[in-house]
Amino acid sequence: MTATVAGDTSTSARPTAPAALEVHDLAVVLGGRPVLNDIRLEVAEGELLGLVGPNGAGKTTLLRAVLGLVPSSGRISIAGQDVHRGRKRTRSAPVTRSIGYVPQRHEFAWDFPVTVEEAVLTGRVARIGWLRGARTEDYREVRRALDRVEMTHLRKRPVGELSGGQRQRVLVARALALDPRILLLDEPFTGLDVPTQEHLTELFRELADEERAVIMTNHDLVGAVHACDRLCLLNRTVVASGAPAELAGPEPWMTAFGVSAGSPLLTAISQVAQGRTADSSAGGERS
Ligand SMILES: Nc1ncnc2c1ncn2[C@@H]1O[C@H](COP(=O)(O)OP(=O)(O)OP(=O)(O)O)[C@@H](O)[C@H]1O
Repeated sequence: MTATVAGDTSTSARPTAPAALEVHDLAVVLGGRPVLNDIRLEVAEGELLGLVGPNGAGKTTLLRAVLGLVPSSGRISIAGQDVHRGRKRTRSAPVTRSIGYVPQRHEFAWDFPVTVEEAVLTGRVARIGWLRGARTEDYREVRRALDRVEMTHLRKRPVGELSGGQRQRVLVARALALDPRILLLDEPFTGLDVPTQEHLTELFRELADEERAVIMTNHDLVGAVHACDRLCLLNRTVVASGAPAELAGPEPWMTAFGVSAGSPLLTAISQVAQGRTADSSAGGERS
């Protein structure tokens, strides 16, 4: 097995299940400066993909480009349907509704006077519309999403009174309220304790196992190597991508993160990645 590295056109690291999301030749320029260039990425149904890279690598920008929130060139397809080609957006409502987005926690207005239930309901705006009232079906989906993140008992609580971990669950429920086929998670573990991180990781695994494509940015590289089916190492472009076992060597990490060969990080990544190699040899790719 070999990882796909920048400039390598081999397909060995590509997913075998149908592609939920395909990105070809994506480029983004912001404030007159190139932020992303020549991005090629495929994410399959049922796959948990870790999008990792140093600060400023363009991880959030890539998620926002997929959502159509920043101007980009290139091609983006969802479930085989082009939603962006060249510089033109061709998004239809059903396609927009198929993506759930969990922004970084600080991006949400937690001081807004709404309850947990009302905050999650805002995740269904793409389906309800701004001018129409929520229906029974909408509240049913909200309740289902809150059940998934184990927050039903706090549904009447003002969001401003929640802890960091509870807020993160609300954001996940808000994204799940549309029952999306693709879930984009931007640094979902920042500031969370280890048990909460582990619980959310289990949830993201379950969501992927339900044939969703789950894409998660994460600064905990060892955690990402441990949890994800595949990793995409980003630094303005895709430096390398592959299964954790394919990325056990130091080179792609040194290139993407600019760390030296003696970095303790490389040893830790290598150990966990080799553990994943042992898992896959024993027939249990997912730990
Ligand atoms: N609206 C904007 N205008 C100009 N430049 C921007 C804008 N948004 C982001 N950038 C720049 O794009 C680059 C990538 O930013 P981005 O937030 O996507 O990186 P990131 O990998 O998510 O970083 P981090 O890990 O620090 O969150 C940075 O250099 C940033 O300054």
